[in-house]
Amino acid sequence: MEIIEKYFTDLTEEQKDRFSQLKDLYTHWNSQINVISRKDIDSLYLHHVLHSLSIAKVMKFKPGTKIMDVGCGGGFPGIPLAILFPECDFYMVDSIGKKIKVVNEVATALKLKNVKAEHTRVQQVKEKFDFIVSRAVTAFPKFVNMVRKNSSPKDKNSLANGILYIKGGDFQEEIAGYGDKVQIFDCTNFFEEEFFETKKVVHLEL
Ligand SMILES: C[S@@+](CC[C@H](N)C(=O)[O-])C[C@H]1O[C@@H](n2cnc3c(N)ncnc32)[C@H](O)[C@@H]1O
Repeated sequence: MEIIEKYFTDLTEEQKDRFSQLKDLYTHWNSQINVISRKDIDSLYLHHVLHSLSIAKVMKFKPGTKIMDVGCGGGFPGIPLAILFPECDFYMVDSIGKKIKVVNEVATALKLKNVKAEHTRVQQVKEKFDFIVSRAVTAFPKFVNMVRKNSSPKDKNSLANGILYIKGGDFQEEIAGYGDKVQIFDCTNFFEEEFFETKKVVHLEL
């Protein structure tokens, strides 16, 4: 939890309280429904919460921004972002119902009013959003094709509406075709821990 406060120094008491509850909530739910690898639960705040919040270092979403988290699994990156941006609306989808149960349980326990989670494939979602966020779902070009229909045309934030995708490793080939619509943000510019050495946030204007 300290690591979140290290990089986000102006959290409200409610945000601190919600972030600190995540450890017990995920330890409990992960023992019933596997959403995080069991050995990784000890690194929850670094590997999952702070990693999710790398998107917040790229973009301070304005109040009223609508965000969809595609393939959210147990709630990453959407749940940490929903705690940080309580005035933005988060729609979280996953094609595995058990994972959405965990998201709903966590959101209810934290009294997060800005989260709606649904068991569905993103291919079925018709609604439009300012941003589509995601981590570790599929190759980038395939992801773009799945969510392009969901991008709202009206920009209201500092970056153009589109995708904010958390990526690791070498993915130059995956983004080669997008020209100047794509921007890469290196997480080492935000966080000093070794874990972030290979981590990036990709922004694609849609
Ligand atoms: C590796 S997990 C990542 C979960 C989470 N984003 C995280 O980083 O912890 C990928 C998730 O994407 C979901 N998924 C894959 N294809 C999907 C689709 N077409 N629509 C919705 N969810 C999908 C899977 O069910 C799975 O839970």
